[in-house]
Amino acid sequence: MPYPNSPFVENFNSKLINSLLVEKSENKKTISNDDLNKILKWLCSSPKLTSIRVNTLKADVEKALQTIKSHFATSQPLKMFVHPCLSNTILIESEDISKKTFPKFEKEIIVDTECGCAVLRGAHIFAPGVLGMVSGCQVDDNVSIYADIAKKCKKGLQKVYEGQKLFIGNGRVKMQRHQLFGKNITSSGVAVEIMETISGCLAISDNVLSLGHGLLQNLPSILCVQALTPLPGDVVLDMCASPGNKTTHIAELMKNEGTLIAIDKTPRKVNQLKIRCKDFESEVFAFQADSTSIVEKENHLNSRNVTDGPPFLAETFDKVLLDAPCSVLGKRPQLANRMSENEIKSYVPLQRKLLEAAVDLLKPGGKMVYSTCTITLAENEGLVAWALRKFPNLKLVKPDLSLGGRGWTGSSLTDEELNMVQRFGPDDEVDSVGFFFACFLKKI
Ligand SMILES: C[S@@+](CC[C@H](N)C(=O)[O-])C[C@H]1O[C@@H](n2cnc3c(N)ncnc32)[C@H](O)[C@@H]1O
Repeated sequence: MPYPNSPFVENFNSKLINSLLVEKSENKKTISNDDLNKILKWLCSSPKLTSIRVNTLKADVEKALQTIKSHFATSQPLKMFVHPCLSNTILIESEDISKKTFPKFEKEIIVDTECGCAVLRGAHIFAPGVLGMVSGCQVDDNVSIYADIAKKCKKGLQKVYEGQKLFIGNGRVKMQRHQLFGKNITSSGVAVEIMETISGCLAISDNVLSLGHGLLQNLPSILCVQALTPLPGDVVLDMCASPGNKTTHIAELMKNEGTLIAIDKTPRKVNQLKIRCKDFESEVFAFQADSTSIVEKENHLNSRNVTDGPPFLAETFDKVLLDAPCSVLGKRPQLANRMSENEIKSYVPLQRKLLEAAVDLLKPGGKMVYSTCTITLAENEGLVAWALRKFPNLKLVKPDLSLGGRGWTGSSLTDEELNMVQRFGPDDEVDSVGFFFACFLKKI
């Protein structure tokens, strides 16, 4: 596979990455170089499965499957099916490209690494992602596409790029240089239509289905909401909710019956959340707040209703989802990550504060799911170990549908506890992004 061996291009060495994957204070063990290399390589590659969650509040899964199949009727037949355990989820297998050879066209397009990753996950190339296009490119020309791994390509380059670049696939030009580059030009729309990529992933977007009928969502994200088991009539809190991918799933499982509160700290993101909920016909009360301080400790709010928004009295919610802000190191593929060590390590204190609020707000007997889309031990198993020590009234439980792998060693979690948390890594059955979630009950 022609992917790089590590997404960390600068300022990173294996000692540092190792420090993210072991909890120094509790266990001095380091992971082996072989394991580390496997993880890093895996992060650079694309998942082989694409999943679409159908919003059953608005759409029928079988009809959605037929719509997606007919959308690709002219291209190579690919395996598309409803997940055997998740009746609202359609899986699409990527084409097997292990024996495929890709022609290299003389004309090249350079895209930034973010755009390159999106292409490898099945997106077309949108105008803002294009950095270079050799001069003379005409609409409908075939071009080879490269991601700027070195991050040194100047916007508007018209020659062949000499910096470090990764071939990601071939496509057909839809916009010319003068539409893309130049003073006062802010272009939008598809600049290059993708024909084939080294990931074998189909070019697919959310709008293959009608608005609000479904969305591209990674399988572990779907599983983590499933593990929360929101039911009609429940009072549920989604503490870090925008853009609402999981909120809309919770609403779907609640069949819009009960009370669903969704919070995000950033005003702009709360607007995005509201729009998504409206498109999905999800009945949600969305608020802007910092979820670390939404608990009203004094009991003088008796006249307030939960739907009035934060602050909330302790022990208000039957279910709480804490899909925490995290270092996002589980994203796949990653081509050139330049996050600093300090930034990576900055999330744990915030995650702890959010989890403290979650525990306060949960009713005795209630359920909480903590999730991240990162791989570091401290934000995952380490956080769970801390929570179990700090809150003796929390009990770790294994979700009924546990398709994730075992937790990674290195924290103080016992073998039994490692079997309860859900890790999605390179050795696990679900070939998806790096993800983690854990399910807790609050003891009565
Ligand atoms: C992992 S994303 C959530 C993704 C979302 N759950 C979904 O599935 O669509 C984390 C979110 O937490 C929000 N956030 C960060 N700090 C927060 C805080 N202190 N209180 C509330 N939201 C916060 C961020 O704005 C971001 O939207």
